[in-house]
Amino acid sequence: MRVLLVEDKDSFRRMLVQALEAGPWEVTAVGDPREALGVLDAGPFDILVTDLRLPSMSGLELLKAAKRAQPNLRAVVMSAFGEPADIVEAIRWGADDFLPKPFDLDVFAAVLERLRSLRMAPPPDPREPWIVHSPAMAALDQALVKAAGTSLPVLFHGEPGTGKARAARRLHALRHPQAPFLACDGALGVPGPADLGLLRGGSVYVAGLDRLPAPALVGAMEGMEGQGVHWMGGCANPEALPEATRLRMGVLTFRLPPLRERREDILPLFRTFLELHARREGRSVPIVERAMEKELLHRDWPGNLRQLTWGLTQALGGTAGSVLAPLPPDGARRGGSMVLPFPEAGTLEAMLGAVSRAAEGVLLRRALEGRTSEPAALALELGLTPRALAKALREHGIPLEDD
Ligand SMILES: Nc1ncnc2c1ncn2[C@@H]1O[C@H](COP(=O)(O)OP(=O)(O)OP(=O)(O)O)[C@@H](O)[C@H]1O
Repeated sequence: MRVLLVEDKDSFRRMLVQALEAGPWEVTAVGDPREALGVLDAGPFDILVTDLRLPSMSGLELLKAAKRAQPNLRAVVMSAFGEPADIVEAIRWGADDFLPKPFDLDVFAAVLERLRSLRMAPPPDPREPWIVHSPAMAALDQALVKAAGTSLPVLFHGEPGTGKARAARRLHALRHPQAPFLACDGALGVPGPADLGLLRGGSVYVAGLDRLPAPALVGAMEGMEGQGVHWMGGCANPEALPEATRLRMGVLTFRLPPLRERREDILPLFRTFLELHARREGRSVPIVERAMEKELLHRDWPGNLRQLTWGLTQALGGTAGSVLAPLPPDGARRGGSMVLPFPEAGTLEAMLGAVSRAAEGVLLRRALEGRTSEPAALALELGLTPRALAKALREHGIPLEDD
């Protein structure tokens, strides 16, 4: 785990570096925030630890610049002069914790360990949309609120792309919104004992439960229960699960209805996704014509929300004016153009680096939204190992359950 430590007092900086020597940390320590910006430009970090009062630029300014460059960076700020306004500002800019100086080195290590678990398994973004317009989804949401009062394992089932992983994030957010949340896929394996300790009090969601052999699943469930980790799974058809799995997971079971059974959700979902995608690409939200709304409501959407989003991104890519271009016909796969936000002004190399990182994010999202294969096979199609794909998704803040 890569840590960037910014502290101008040499002796204190050395002491903090020493405190981290024994742990799983790869520490880069600097005294000057401008040097820190150069280091951040050169590659991704997991955690930033910075003093608030620094020469040449404040820790707050450094935090803002670092978060702009690497939005998923976890951060902790230290200060001997804990002015409440600065702390509030630091939290607003995404600092996860605050260490008032002087502090105990054990406290420092514990704060970093917590950030390590949040980095590995970030809690769901509270701003993520959760559309429950139809009676079927409203009833499901009520049931999730009830389930949140228990710590029982939960099984979500339904056709591909119906929102099983999203419902798992909703349940986690209802149970304990700040705790770590890890999503993985049965085909890629579940977290081992070393990682489970970090997830204590959090949740794990395993998509494709039917792709995980029953003995591996039972072993993993026992490990998670032992560590106080909430346990959720997803599959297309619970009847197809091995009996041992069904018995353990079938206590609380929720079916995600396909879109064609809850057409009331289609337009609100479409409008919300359209706005999100347009904003992400830095463009204004195009108008959706009445004829297109009708078409949206009448299609069958066998790929459910995934297909809806994919069609939308294709239409958005083909939009030149203020009206959204037509949806691709069912079964169409490629096309459109890629729109990227302009990078901040800088050297050509730095700007190209930023453009290339943004393009990587768009390409990964597209690949996921349009995917028909399992995650391991998708990684292969992209010329990546499953681990490299998971890492790239984490770096772009793309939910892991989509990997
Ligand atoms: N009710 C909802 N409101 C808003 N967005 C949703 C909702 N349900 C699902 N989504 C979004 O739709 C997309 C597909 O949902 P999700 O990944 O949860 O489906 P899934 O059933 O787990 O898919 P798969 O079976 O392919 O693993 C995701 O981007 C998710 O955030």
